[in-house]
Amino acid sequence: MPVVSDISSKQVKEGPHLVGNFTVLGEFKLEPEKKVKQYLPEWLAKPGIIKTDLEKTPVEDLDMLHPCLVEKLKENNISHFFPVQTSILPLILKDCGGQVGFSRTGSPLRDVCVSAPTGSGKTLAYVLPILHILLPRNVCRIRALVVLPVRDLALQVFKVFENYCQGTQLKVKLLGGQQAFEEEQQTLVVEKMAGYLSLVDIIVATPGRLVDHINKTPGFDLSRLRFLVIDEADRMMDNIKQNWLQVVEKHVFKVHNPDDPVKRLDRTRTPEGTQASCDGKKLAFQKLLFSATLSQDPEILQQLKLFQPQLFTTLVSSKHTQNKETKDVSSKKKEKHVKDKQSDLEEGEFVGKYSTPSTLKQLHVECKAMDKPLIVLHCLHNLQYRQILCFTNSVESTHRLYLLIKLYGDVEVREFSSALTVAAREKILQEFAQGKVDMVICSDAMARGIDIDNVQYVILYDRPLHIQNYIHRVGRTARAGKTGTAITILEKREVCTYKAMLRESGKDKFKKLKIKPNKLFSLKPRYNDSLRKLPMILKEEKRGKRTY
Ligand SMILES: Nc1ncnc2c1ncn2[C@@H]1O[C@H](COP(=O)(O)OP(=O)(O)OP(=O)(O)O)[C@@H](O)[C@H]1O
Repeated sequence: MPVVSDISSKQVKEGPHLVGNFTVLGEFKLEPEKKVKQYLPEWLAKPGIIKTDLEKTPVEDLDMLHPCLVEKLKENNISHFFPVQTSILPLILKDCGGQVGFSRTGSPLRDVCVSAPTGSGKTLAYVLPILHILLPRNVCRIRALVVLPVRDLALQVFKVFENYCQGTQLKVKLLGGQQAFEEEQQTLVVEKMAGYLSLVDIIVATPGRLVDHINKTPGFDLSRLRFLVIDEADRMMDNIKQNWLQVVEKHVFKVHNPDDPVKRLDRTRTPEGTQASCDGKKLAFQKLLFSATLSQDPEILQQLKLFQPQLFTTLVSSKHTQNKETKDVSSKKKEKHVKDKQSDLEEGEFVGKYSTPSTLKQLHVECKAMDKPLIVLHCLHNLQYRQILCFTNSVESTHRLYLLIKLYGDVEVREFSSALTVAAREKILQEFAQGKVDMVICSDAMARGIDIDNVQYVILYDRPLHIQNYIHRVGRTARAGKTGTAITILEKREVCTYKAMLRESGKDKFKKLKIKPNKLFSLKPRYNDSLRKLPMILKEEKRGKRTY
């Protein structure tokens, strides 16, 4: 009779094994869980790198660019291109064949995706090549369409186009709902004996208004569209569910099923009697996508139906942060260094997903929830910070904080919300840029893309829930190579999540804004007074008796 040993007193053997005549199932050592690597398509996994460490290029050096645009740049005090412009401008220009509607070779053009930090100059990276290519056009037709998620952003981009179109024959139009729909229709198309004529070359629009015009404006023709720019592309992908892109493509390709790849490439209806119709050239069409937080989800990107896309991005992963690492590398070695870094990248790693400007200082401060307003007051009254944008997570939180700061007094503070008219919002931004307003408090209405001069500080009063929100909020400062500081106010329990979130943007060192307790203490009497008054004001506002 075999003796079954006392297994509890011995070492546990791994896997099934024999003990005498018995098979003991044994135990299994738990292996550490292996991280599943995401498989990324080649174009996402191996992007083109925007080299941020290279010498700046003077605007005259890009001899491909039309002299009138170079002049305009100089008028606007732009003497050198930013890296994203140095990389993207020649890329788009090299494919233009001199004829407005066609590529150089006549074959379809690859779509371009750009992921670069906030304030790095992405707008001019598409405005300039589009204008350059459209400048020699003979007939006015809609040839460029720029789609943005919200009206304020559309207005901002429209102003840039308008500025650079001045003195040229090109006409740009904003479809943002400032005008009545019928009025807008009249400024887009005119009916003549020979048919409809477009009155605009370039349209800047939000998706809703654009689809309305496509569906309801007779003669609104996208069949000659050369460029479709999707700015804030990751945000726009959320809107894709509204089908705006499907509607646009249906009109660009004039096919019933824009998903049919053969039909899409068959955009061959060249105008009769032109040089191109003899060459058999195809009408060119190119999508240009821009964002500071471009999605890396291939499934989401799939919805954009990109044609042989190419991605360009700045290098930000902590392991590959070139800014730091290339500091001491001589300029000759720099290019090689960037190439090496690119080939070093782990397979499937997407490098350009989330990046913050290198001129941005990022701090956080820990406090109790009830002390959060005191931290803001400390920044304003003790540290004398000015030109502050302060972000909260809700309209209620914005309003409450606004009232508290206002009741405390001695600073000019404004509340910015989507409930305000476009004109009122513009006025606040103007006053802020002129230094007449010390602090603007807002929820995410202002987080994306808005380019305000002179934002020195961004305070994140509530912790943003996603890294994308963080990147866009802090990106309102440290723009165009200027310095800026972002301060995130955190409760103790939020610190870990905050650090984990920032690691996604390649950050592994965290700095605290240190505040001596007595500094907050000195603010308390007046603050408590404001707190006491607050419920009454909120009550009166509710009854409609008072607006503060
Ligand atoms: N080459 C340049 N030289 C100086 N200033 C520039 C240059 N290019 C752009 N700018 C300025 O930099 C600021 C930021 O540019 P822009 O708004 O295009 O940034 P962005 O990359 O689109 O940012 P975001 O991702 O936040 O939308 C603008 O005020 C713009 O006028």
